[in-house]
Amino acid sequence: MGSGVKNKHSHHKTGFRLMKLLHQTDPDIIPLSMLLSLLQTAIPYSGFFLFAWIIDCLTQSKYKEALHTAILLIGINLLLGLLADLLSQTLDYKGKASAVSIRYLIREKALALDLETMENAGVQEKINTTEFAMKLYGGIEQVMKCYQNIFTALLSVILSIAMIFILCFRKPESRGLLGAAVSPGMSVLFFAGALGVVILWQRGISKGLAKKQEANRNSHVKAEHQLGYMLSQVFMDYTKGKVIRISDMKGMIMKRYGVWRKITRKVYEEMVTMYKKSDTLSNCASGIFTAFSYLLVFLKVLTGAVSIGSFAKYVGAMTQFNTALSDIAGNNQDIEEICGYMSSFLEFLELENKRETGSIPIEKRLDNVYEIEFRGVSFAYPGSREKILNNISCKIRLKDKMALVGENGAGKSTFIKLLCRLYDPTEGYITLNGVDIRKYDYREYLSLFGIVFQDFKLFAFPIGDNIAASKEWDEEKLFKCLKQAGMKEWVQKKKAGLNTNLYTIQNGGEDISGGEAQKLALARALYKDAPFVILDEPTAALDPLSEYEIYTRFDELVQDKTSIYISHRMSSCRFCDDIMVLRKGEIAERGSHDKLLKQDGIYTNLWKAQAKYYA
Ligand SMILES: Nc1ncnc2c1ncn2[C@@H]1O[C@H](COP(=O)(O)OP(=O)(O)OP(=O)(O)O)[C@@H](O)[C@H]1O
Repeated sequence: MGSGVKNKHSHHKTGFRLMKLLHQTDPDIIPLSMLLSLLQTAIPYSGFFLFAWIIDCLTQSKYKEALHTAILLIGINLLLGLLADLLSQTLDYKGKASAVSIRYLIREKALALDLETMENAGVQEKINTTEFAMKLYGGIEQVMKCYQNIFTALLSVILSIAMIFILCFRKPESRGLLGAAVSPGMSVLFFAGALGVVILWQRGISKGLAKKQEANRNSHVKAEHQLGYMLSQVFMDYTKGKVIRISDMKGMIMKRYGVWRKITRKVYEEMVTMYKKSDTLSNCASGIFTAFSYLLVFLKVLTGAVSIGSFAKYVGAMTQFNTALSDIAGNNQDIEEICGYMSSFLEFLELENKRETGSIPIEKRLDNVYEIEFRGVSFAYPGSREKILNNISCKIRLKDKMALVGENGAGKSTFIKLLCRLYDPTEGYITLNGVDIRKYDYREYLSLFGIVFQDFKLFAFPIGDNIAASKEWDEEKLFKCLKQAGMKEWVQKKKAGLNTNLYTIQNGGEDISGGEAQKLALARALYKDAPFVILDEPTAALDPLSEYEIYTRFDELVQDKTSIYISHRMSSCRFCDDIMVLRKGEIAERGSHDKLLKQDGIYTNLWKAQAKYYA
C-alpha cells in the first residue's frame, strides 16, 4: 500500500469524481449551483448595460428614460440578488447534508473492510488524510464551491470576451495615428497580447504553488495525524490519566506534542508566505492587465469608436474579465490543494474487501457437525517475511474441547485469527467440512464463531447492545448468558439494567473493572450461540473464585459446541480433551493432558514450572 500522500489522479480528475459522488448523494446540487452561477453572472452584466444606457441618456438629456432605466436597474439587482441569496443558502444546507452522507460512507466502508486491509498503515493514512481534509479544508463541500466559482468565472469570461471583441471591432471615427492604433486588427492584437502575458504569468504562479503544496503535504499530514492522536488518545482519554500522573509522563508528552506542533506551525507559516507571494504576483498581473484594458477603452472613446456611456460598460466588462481570471486561478489552486488530500478518500473507497471472495452458503446444521482442518498452513503478517505459523496441519475434532498452549509469541492468537479468516494463510489452506474456507460466504462463515479475544473490547454503548451486538435484544437470552458468565446479578443491580451505558462516566455511564468487562465479553461470545466457541485467555482478569466458577461450569458453557481454549494457566487445560502445544509457529506436541505429561516434553516443562510456582 502506498505511503505518503501522492496524487494518483490529476486534481481535476479527483475533483470530477468527487462531484459525481456528490451528485449521487444529492442530484439537485450541481444544477442548482449552475443556476446560482447564472444569477451571479447576470447581476453585474445587466448592471453594465443598464448603467451605460443611463449615462448615454443623461449625456443626451433624456432624463425620464434615464430615471426609468435606473429604477429597472435597481429592481433587477434586488430581484436577482434575493434569488441568488436564497439559492446560496439552499446550496449551503445541501452541501453540508451531503458532506454528512459522505462521512457516513467513510465510516461504513471502514467497518466493512477486512481487518487485514484496515490494519495496513497506508489505509489508516488514507482515512486520516480524508478526515483531515474535510475538517481543515472543507473537503467535498469546498470542492463543490470552488467548481461553482470557476463556472461563474467562466461565464464572466465568455460574456466579457464577447463584449471585448465587439469593442475591438468598433471602428474609430478619427483617422490618423491614434485611429490606426485602435483599428480592429490592432485592438485584437493589443488585447490578445495583454491576455497572453497574464495567462502565462498566472500559469507560472500556479505551477510554482502546486509544487510547494505537494512538498508541504506529506509533512503536514504526518504532523496533523500525530497531533490528532495526542488530542483524542492522550489528552482527552481519561482512562490513560492514571498512568500519566503516576509515571509523571507530562513532561515527556508535552515535549513530543511540542515537536509536532512546531512542525505544523512551520507548515502553516510556509503556506501563508507562499499564498501571500502568489497573491502579490497575481495582483501585479492583474494590475498590468487593468492598465492595458483601461487604455484600450479610453482610446476607443477618444477616437469616437464608442460612446462615453459605453466607457463604463466596457471598463466593467474588462474588470469583470480580470477578476474572473483571478477567480479561476485561485479556485483552481484551492481545488488542487484539497484534491491533493481528497484523492486518498477515493483510493480508500476503491479498496476491495479481500475476504468477500466466496459465495457458498454455510450449511445450517442443528447437530453442529462442522469440522475444520488446517492443511500445510504457513503465515507471515503482511509486510513481513517472518513465518509466524509454519506448515501447520491439524484437524479440530468435532465437539472437542481443545486447548492451545505455548510460550509468548508462539503463534496461538495468530492461529485463531486465521481460523476466523481475519487473515488468510500465505501457504496452505483451511477447510470446513472439506471445503476451502475462502469459498464460503464470509459473513456466514464468521457467524460460526463466538470469540472472546485476549484484547476483548467493549464499547461505550449500553450493556445490552454490547452483548447482543445489536440494537435488538432477546432479553431472556441475554440474562441467561449473563448468568453463565457470572454477571446476571451485577446487571440486575444497575438502575438502568441492560440499558446502562458503559465507560462514559461523563454522560452518566458506568466505569467497570477489568474482570467485569471480561465476563461481559464472555457473555457476548455465548449470546452468539455459535457452533465454535473460542476463548483466548478468557479468565486472565478474573479473580480466583470467578475463574474457578467458569471452569467448573465450562461443560455447561460450551455444551455440544466445539471449543478452542488458549491459556497460560496450565491447570485450566486439564479439562480439555485435546491439547496442542505450539512452539515457534509449529505444532510441537499434541494429545491429552496425561499423554503429554508422560512425554516429558515442552508441555511437561510448562506444567511443572507453574505447578512449582503455585505449590
Ligand atoms: N498484526 C501483526 N503484525 C505483525 N506481527 C504480528 C501481528 N500480530 C502478532 N504479530 C507477531 O506474531 C507473533 C505471534 O503472535 P501471537 O499473538 O500469535 O502469539 P501468542 O502465542 O498468542 O502470544 P501470547 O501468548 O503472548 O499471547 C509475535 O511475534 C507477534 O509479535
